[in-house]
Amino acid sequence: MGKFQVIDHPLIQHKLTMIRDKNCGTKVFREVVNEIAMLMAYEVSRDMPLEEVEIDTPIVKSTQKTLSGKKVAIVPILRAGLGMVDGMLELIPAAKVGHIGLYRDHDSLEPVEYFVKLPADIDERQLFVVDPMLATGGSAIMAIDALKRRGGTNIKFVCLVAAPEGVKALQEAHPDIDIFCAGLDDHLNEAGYIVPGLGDAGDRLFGTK
Ligand SMILES: O=P(O)(O)OC[C@H]1O[C@H](OP(=O)(O)OP(=O)(O)O)[C@H](O)[C@@H]1O
Ligand SMILES: O=c1cc[nH]c(=O)[nH]1
Ligand SMILES: [Mg+2]
Repeated sequence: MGKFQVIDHPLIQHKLTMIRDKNCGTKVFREVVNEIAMLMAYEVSRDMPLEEVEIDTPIVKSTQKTLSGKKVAIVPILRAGLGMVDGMLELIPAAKVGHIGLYRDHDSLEPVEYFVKLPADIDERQLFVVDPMLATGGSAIMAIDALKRRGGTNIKFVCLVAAPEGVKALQEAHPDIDIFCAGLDDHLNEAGYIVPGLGDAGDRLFGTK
């Protein structure tokens, strides 16, 4: 079983509270989502492989560690996942970005795929799938299915707010992946929204409601 981790650093908790507030407007919401994603990137990249290199310090020749050059792709689930991409790229600037477009049907809550565009070599990359919300888990499961069908193997899922129902469903469907969130909430309501949550992340990021 992959790991499940709530990244409960005080800076992250503080920023998450800011965006949960219904009075937080689009500009600040967008900025703070990116800030949280940047802080989470630090933790989710913790097991990136290192290799040793020999360098000359001003004092002496020395063997030190450097990233081994393992290739990375960040894969946002459209639309709301887009809000996390720039923050992740701040810390992992060489990453490529793939896109998976899904929307959740409002009645059935089932995800519908409408766009997939990925780097050609996803089988060689560490993949970070990003989406602010893990609710029923249907969207994350479908996105990861899409990556695995195309050869992706090394996959981590990074979200801001998770519902216990979504974590369970995602772990059952894809027991090999690691799941990270900034907050584990209480439950889903009848309409499929996370409680307490932060509302519709896509609408709040893009100002569409
Ligand atoms: O875990 P689930 O029950 O599948 O729900 C989570 C999904 O719902 C939201 O997307 P939405 O369908 O609202 O699309 P949007 O990002 O375009 O707003 C959210 O960004 C996730 O992708
Ligand atoms: O609470 C929720 C659940 C799904 N998608 C959202 O944007 N918010
Ligand atoms: Mg939405």
